[in-house]
Amino acid sequence: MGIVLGANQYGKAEVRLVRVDRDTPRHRLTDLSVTSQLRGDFAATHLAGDNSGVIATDTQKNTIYAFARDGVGAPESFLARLARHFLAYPQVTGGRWAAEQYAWERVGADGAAGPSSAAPSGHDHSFVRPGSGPRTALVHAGAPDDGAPHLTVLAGLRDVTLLKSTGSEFHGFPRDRYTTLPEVADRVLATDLTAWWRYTDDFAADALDAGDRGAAFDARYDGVRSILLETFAGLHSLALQQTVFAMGRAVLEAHPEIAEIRLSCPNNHHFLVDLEPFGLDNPGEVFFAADRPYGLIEAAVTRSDDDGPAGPEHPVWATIGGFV
Ligand SMILES: O=c1[nH]c(=O)c2[nH]c(=O)[nH]c2[nH]1
Repeated sequence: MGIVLGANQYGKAEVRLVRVDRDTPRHRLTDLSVTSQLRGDFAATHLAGDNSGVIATDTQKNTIYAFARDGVGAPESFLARLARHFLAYPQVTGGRWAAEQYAWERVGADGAAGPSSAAPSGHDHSFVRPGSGPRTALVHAGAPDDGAPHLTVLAGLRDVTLLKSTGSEFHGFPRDRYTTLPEVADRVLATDLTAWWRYTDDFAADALDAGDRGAAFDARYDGVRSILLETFAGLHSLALQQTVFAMGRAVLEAHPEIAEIRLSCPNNHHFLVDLEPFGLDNPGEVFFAADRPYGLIEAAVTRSDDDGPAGPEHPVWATIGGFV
């Protein structure tokens, strides 16, 4: 009895492709994870390591990015373009092309009914992943040295996925022998925003005593979330660090009942794909959305009194695992 090669297919899985259509100031995003797999006469590589017929998985990935230069359109159409291209090779007799597409909506257009006029709603180049980011809450009962324990209330959100397709630069950083990052005057800036804010004791006590099951907390949550998103969208960013601080400051400026806020923002890198080897330019349109490694920018934004930064860290922060 012999041993034989059975069914097989091979290719590149989960090619993360983000295309920005920027022909007008109102950008459009197409965000896909694309998998390409080929079937056909590939016995030689499996049996003898003879790669003479193997269309490298790297080539399949490059083809996906190069085809995106012309526009992506519906994922079904994009996959069919890939299929027809690879099926033109004589050794390819079939294949499997699959995509997941991730939705984005414009910051400022989410949830609300939208204007009744024909004017487009929402930000031109700042986007939020719909449904991302659960609201979070935490009540902490401390044991103070004197008096009865009181409740500290934190509120927050976790992993709100944001992206702006322009209005972000990063340059002016020191260069040493290990620095290869180019300076950029225009880049994609993307993050999964996590934030916790602490209500003042007075506000929390009043809100808890109001007898309305915390309507004040609901209103503050909506207000803070929209300030965070609008600040991300509106600030022309020179560094994610600047954006993070500006988001925190805007919240504290608008909400005196919030004592402090902590923010954690990965820098979800979007690398412009070099299409030059394929004879194509890439004027900020086709990106590889890397999932790791990522920058991680975290900061607390607090209030100072006249003598400088306010007192020691509140004990509630020790209960927030792995955050700042
Ligand atoms: O906004 C940024 N801050 C950084 O500290 C940094 N470092 C880096 O490589 N890219 C970026 N971007």
